[in-house]
Amino acid sequence: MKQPMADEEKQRSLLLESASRFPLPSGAKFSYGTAGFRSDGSILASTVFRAAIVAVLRSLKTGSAVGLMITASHNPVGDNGVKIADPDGGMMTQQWEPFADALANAPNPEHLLQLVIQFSKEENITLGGGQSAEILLGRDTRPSGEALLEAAKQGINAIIGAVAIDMGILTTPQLHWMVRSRNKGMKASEPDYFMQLSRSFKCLMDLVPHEKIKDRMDAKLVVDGANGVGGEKLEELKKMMSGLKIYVRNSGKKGEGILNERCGADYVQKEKVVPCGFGLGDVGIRCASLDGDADRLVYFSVLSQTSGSIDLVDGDKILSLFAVFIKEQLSILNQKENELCKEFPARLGIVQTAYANGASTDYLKQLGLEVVLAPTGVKYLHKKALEYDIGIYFEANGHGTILFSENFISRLEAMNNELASASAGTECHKAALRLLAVSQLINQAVGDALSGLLLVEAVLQYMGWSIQRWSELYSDLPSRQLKVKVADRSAVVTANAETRVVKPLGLQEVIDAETAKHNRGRCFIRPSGTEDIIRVYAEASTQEAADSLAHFVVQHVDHFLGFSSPPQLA
Ligand SMILES: CC(=O)N[C@H]1[C@@H](OP(=O)(O)O)O[C@H](CO)[C@@H](O)[C@@H]1O
Ligand SMILES: [Mg+2]
Repeated sequence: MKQPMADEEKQRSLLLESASRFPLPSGAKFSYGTAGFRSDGSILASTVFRAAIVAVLRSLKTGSAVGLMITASHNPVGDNGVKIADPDGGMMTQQWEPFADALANAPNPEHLLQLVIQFSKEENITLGGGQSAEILLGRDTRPSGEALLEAAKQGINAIIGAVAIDMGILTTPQLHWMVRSRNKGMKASEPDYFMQLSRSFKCLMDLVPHEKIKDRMDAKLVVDGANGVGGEKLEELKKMMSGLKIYVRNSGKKGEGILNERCGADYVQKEKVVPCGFGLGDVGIRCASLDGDADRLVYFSVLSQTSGSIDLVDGDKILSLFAVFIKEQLSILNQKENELCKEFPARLGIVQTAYANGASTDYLKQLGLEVVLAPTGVKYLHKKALEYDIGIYFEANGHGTILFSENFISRLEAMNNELASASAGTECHKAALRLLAVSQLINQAVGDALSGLLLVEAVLQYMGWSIQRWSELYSDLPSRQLKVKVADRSAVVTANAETRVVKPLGLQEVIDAETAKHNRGRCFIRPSGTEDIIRVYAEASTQEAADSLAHFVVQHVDHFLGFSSPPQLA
């Protein structure tokens, strides 16, 4: 026979006692920003402990497994962070962020306990062991990760009935994939992940049209692993694959270099230079860069003109490549000649942020595609992409994926079955098989550099395109990004997916006036969700004009908000 009062009492003292082992560092203030809590790894134990409690409550509330990932992505090796994956494998619902913030900043164990009790009441969560909770834990390769993982386990064990399942060192997208798969009752281990990726990749490669095989591009691909977890995982994955010759540099092996230091997708995209370990010997070869937790991917080729210079193929171009491919498969499915193919309506939507290069947006619109803007941050893009049968989203920095609605997948499966018996081997059947393979290959939970990379490779093979041909889809407009530290960044309020400033009053009019002076001018400012700064983005038909626009707008920001330090390149 249960004794609810005794259980509750036991829970209270367990929580108080556990929390007392993780005091809040003095003077620290934590905020669950665009990508979870981030800070110097040495002061994060209390935050991770508390985030683990949030994850347990989320699991109790939803009756499903929840994920907790310890990573600081592309940030320096000394940083670390923690974020929560919801049962569907996506980011934790934004509605819970204020509670996560409050808990992370609770000044003492008593306060923490009160917050937990109050929130549980509001959310109808029963504490005391009546229900079970399951948290999948993952971490990247950062040295501080091990101790922080321990803090997470203690946070989970502080709630009676909660179970921690340590999935080991993982890429962020692997953990999101595992949470999603587990809650769908599917196989969810790391070997299952590798198996799904390698099988669907093989399926796509087997479906490359024969006439394209003659102009097959070079199978060689050199990947910069950012000295992080992605390089290690790619080494494992490539053992299960054929048809590609993948060479990993900055693989994270001891002695090869420091995590994210002068390497990785963020460095390559922002600095537009070769990462460590790459040089003139690589001119013309197809190269790719992952970020520190392998949820971002960019491609590049080394140019021979100036040492270190590259032709960057960023998230916008990866998006464009995928969009062209998906659009082509959908039009094959809707070919008039084929009786079965006649009607296969599908809403294809493209989601970008204001940072997408204007040339990419023009290109996609010229293809007749529906393009919408979402605010910066994967959670916003992902949500928007879910509104379509097929939603493709990417940030310019290389984070993105392709989402297929369940309804679309079941229609496609039904059609595929019909085609398999009536017209197997036709172009129409192959297009259906390709789309099904893409939905298996590309991570449905979150942007994933490893699955994205395999899809890029398969699509390039399908098109028979070199990286140079791909890069020529359109030419980027020159752009400039600056960041400015101001007295209070929350004074800037934006609207229309961050393209317009609503507050301070009058600033948008000034930006408009500056922008109008430049051919193809476009400019916006927004407060960063991950740093204490305002970002300024400007684009124009020449680099000089983009630079000048960005600098003038920085001066106006100064005038309206007041600098606390000089502007820097973003
Ligand atoms: C301009 C830019 O690259 N912004 C990044 C950066 O967000 P900010 O809110 O701009 O700091 O970090 C986010 C999390 O990694 C990422 O989603 C986003 O694209
Ligand atoms: Mg990342």
